[in-house]
Amino acid sequence: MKLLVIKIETSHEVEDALTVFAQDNLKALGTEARKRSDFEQAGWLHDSTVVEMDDIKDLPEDMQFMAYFDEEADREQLIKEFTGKLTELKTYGLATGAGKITTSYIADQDWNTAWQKYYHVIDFSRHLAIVPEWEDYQPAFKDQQLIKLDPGLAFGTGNHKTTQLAMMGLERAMVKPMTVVDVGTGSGILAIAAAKLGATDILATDISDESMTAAQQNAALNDLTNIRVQKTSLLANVDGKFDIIVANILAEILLDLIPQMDAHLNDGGQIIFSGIDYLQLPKIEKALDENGFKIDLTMKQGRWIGLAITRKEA
Ligand SMILES: C[S@@+](CC[C@H](N)C(=O)[O-])C[C@H]1O[C@@H](n2cnc3c(N)ncnc32)[C@H](O)[C@@H]1O
Repeated sequence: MKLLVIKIETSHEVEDALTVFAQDNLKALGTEARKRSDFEQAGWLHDSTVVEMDDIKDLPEDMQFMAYFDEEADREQLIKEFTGKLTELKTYGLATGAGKITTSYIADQDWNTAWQKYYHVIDFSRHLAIVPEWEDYQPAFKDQQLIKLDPGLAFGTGNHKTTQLAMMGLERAMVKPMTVVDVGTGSGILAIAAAKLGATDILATDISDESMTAAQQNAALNDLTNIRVQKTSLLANVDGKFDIIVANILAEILLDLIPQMDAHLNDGGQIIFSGIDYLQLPKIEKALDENGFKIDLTMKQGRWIGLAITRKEA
């Protein structure tokens, strides 16, 4: 099988927006963003980037964004969609760079290898590190928990800021063994993080088949038997209540989740949201307020907002 690759010469300011647009709206099989500055600084920055100068000689001044699609995908339509998105992002005052779009076809196998080359250990916190299945990692602290991961085609390598905000929220919330529902689990990364932080039982939901497969395989990769998966939209048809509801999904979808939360949250329960573009925050605040919830903590990374939420006092 071959893959269609769409390459865009653009700017780091639109990395997150293009990633979400490609994955959620255009159903890209995968995305990559190669920033010249990341590569140039990788030698001395303590991050998960590798540098091979040969790989970057053709990079644009700021960032190259790449999205991978099935070879049958409509190339012209995708170019049109990305062109439209770049124009829209520009109206928000964001730099979109040259905006030059080129396309090519590569063998599926090449994509897998290329992608693995740029995905490395994320030494996330005192308690958690994300370790790709094919990497070896020795934690500095014996009790740092490792999340072993092969995200496959599902969202959730741990590199995305929204995933990291949700993980920070989980670390803060998990002060004793608790039950958790991870809504929109993708690769299962947050469900696994919850298990590693000491959750007792975890339910992971998603609407996509790829996510169901990836989450199950990743739970097994981590020898976890306390993660169940359920293919459903948000919390529809989900039984029971949980101590923690965590969801890293776009704001428009979180708005549908908010009215479902009360029925699935235990007394004293906590909710963690991520995936909210800061421009969408007022809508989320209003919906939370109208549904009896309050925000206890707001976290921010770039344009992305994460929230820790509880019920308003009775
Ligand atoms: C941004 S990804 C988050 C993946 C992972 N939890 C993470 O934090 O990296 C959002 C996920 O939500 C899923 N999703 C989108 N709409 C959904 C819905 N209505 N119900 C359940 N899952 C949904 C997508 O398939 C995708 O896997």
